[in-house]
This record gives sequence, C-alpha cells and structure tokens, in this order.
Amino acid sequence: MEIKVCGMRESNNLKDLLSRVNPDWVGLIFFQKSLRFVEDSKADFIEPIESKKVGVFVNENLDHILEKIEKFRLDVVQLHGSETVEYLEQLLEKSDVKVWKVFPVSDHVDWELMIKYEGLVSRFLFDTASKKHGGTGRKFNWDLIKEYPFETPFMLSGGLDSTSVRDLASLVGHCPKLVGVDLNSNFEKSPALKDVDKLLKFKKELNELLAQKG
Ligand SMILES: O=C(O)c1ccccc1N[C@@H]1O[C@H](COP(=O)(O)O)[C@@H](O)[C@H]1O
Repeated sequence: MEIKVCGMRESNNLKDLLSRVNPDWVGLIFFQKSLRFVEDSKADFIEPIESKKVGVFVNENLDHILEKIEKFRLDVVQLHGSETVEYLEQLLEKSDVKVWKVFPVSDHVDWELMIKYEGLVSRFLFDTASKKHGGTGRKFNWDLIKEYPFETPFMLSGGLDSTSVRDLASLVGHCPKLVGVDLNSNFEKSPALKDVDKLLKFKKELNELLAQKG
C-alpha cells in the first residue's frame, strides 16, 4: 500500500519525513485558501527529493498549474475541485504530467460522473465532501467505495488517522484497485507541520497488518 503525505511545507520536517518514513508521494498544496499553502519561495529546498511530488490544486488557472509543474518539478497534479473533462484534456495537451482527479464523497459516490474521466487520469482519489474542498480531517463512509467499478487505480483520503489501520486493512480485501492512502491533517502538530513519529507508527502498523493478511 502506497503512502502519500500531503501538506508538507517546512524544510526540516520534510527532511525528517523523507529519512524516516520515506513515503511514496509528498503532497504540496497550491490552493491559496489552504492553511498548508506553499509559496514559490519554498521551491528550492523541496528539491531534490526521492519521493514523487504531487501538487494539489483547486479549480486553478491552467497556466498557473503549468508554472508550478516546472518550478516544483511536479510528477503529478491532483485536481481537488470541480475540474471538467475538457479542462483535463487541455492540461494533458500542454504537459505530460500525470493527473489524479479527486471525487468528494458525501452520502453516495457519483459513478456516472467518474466514468467520463476513465482513461484520462492515472488515479482517482476519494475525499470527504466539504466546502473547504479538502483537509477536513473527517472520514466518509468507506462502505460506499466497496463497489468500485473501474480499472483506474485509486487512493483513499479524508480524515485518515492513527486509528484507521485496522479498518483500512479490511477495506483492502474488498477493493483490489485501492493502491494508496493520503495522510494529512490528523498527522499534524500544527498546519503543515507533520508529526513524523505518528506517521512512522502508522506505516509500520499498516505494513505489519497487511503482511499478516497475506
Ligand atoms: O489540506 C488542505 O488544506 C487542502 C485544502 C484544499 C484541498 C485539498 C486539501 N488537502 C487534501 O485533502 C485531503 C484530505 O485531507 P485530510 O486527511 O482530511 O486532512 C488530502 O487528499 C489532501 O491532499
């Protein structure tokens, strides 16, 4: 199971995370209203890192995204708003970046909407629906994604915390396309400052439980 740690911003915290947890993905948030917003001045110390970099955007101007892809050498763009298929097609015409499209979940999943994005994105990501768009620290009802019908691999996000390991290991059994988890606000000491001990513990417990399940 892959791990993405999202909302990183502080240099020493990032170094500590990389050396001890070595997540597959590090997320940088480029949504100005977020408490974890990353400014351009951070571009230098975020280079170079081994983990792949995911830039998180919400209904952002395409040129702005293209600029950030260059400046921060992003491997993936995570679209966390209501970006349309046409918008994605334009982005993919202008860049060979991989795209993850986020779908908010309240009391149901809009499979009809998602089907239009199949084949365009490299991953889907489910997050708890909210006016804030993300970073709520709240889970949605994971039973709703057990019937996931697509080929595209997906990530699980929204309020995961240190108590989520057992439920997560059980969900994996139902969801062969679930490839990773996205960890954010419930692993923080303060906004954008991650608790690396907590993240390390989560990773170890999850790996142990998954190994036991075979
Ligand atoms: O974290 C934010 O501030 C944020 C703001 C706007 C869009 C996305 C944001 N973060 C993403 O939210 C999810 C879930 O986070 P949490 O575990 O509920 O705190 C995650 O995918 C982040 O990438």
